[in-house]
Amino acid sequence: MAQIIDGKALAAQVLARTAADVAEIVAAGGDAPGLAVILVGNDPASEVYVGRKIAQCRKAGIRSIEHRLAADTPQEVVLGLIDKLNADPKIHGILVQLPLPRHIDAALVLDRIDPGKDVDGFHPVNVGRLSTGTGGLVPCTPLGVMMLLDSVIEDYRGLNVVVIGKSNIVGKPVSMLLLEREATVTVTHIETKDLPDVARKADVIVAAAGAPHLVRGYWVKPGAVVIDVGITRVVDHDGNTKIVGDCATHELEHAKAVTPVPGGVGPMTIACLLSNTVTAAKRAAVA
Ligand SMILES: Nc1nc(=O)c2c([nH]1)NC[C@@H]1CN(c3ccc(C(=O)N[C@@H](CCC(=O)O)C(=O)O)cc3)C=[N+]21
Repeated sequence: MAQIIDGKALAAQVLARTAADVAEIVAAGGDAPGLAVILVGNDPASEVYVGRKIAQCRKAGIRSIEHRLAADTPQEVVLGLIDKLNADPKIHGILVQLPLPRHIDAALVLDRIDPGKDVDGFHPVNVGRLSTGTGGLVPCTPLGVMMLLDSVIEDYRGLNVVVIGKSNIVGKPVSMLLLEREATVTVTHIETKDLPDVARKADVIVAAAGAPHLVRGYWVKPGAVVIDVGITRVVDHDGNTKIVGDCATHELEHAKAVTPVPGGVGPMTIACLLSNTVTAAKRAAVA
């Protein structure tokens, strides 16, 4: 039987450590770390995620300030808000929930965030720092994926890792982190030929394609570790919505370890957002 890696439990540990860090900062006379969350429009999934982020902040002692803007808010107004938050010394992290409405250029918005406050790690400066291995803030989901992997893998050197998906948010940054650990990384995507054959050579699969149950049992080598980053909302026969991952997890009994959806990467993403906020606050304090 494959080990189920408990992302919820690991996230609780990260959260507890983050809360302890916050308490230490405050005890030393510092300001509690502050996170500004900008949500433009009312995408229902985004509302759920943002609500969860704010609730977790409260638990960790991070001050979170939510900025809810109407769907038709002009781009200039969003940019103006970011300028204000960049200049606010009590704000240590800024997160702009994606996706943004179509009339807003997401790249322009992300570029405007002070890289030191970019707790999502999406600013080009942080992307560059990640790809050169020179510090910076690391995107939350990839950071969470590495922590989940670290719970079952000690030494990555020479391991064959197949990443499925080449997004800026997961596929590319997680590949950089794995390269840093000297894994042999193959990044695959929608145009990859014979993907099941490529996947079958992997010691580790990171599935981040956003395609429900894409990874089947025969794609996975016995003893491989499988991280399921996919989160897709589907409606089942009874009309209930549930979320499914990129892996047919029930077919993966022969894997060494797998992450569940829900309860795997998702909770780790939020935990890492909070730990990134504390990291940003600590760095601001010494800067
Ligand atoms: N600027 C920005 N940063 C993000 O980090 C970001 C974003 N935009 N836009 C959307 C995606 C998605 N995302 C998730 C976070 C937590 C769960 C999560 O906690 N999932 C739970 C429950 C899922 C459920 O029941 O809906 C789980 O997997 O167990 C999922 C998805 C962060 N994102």
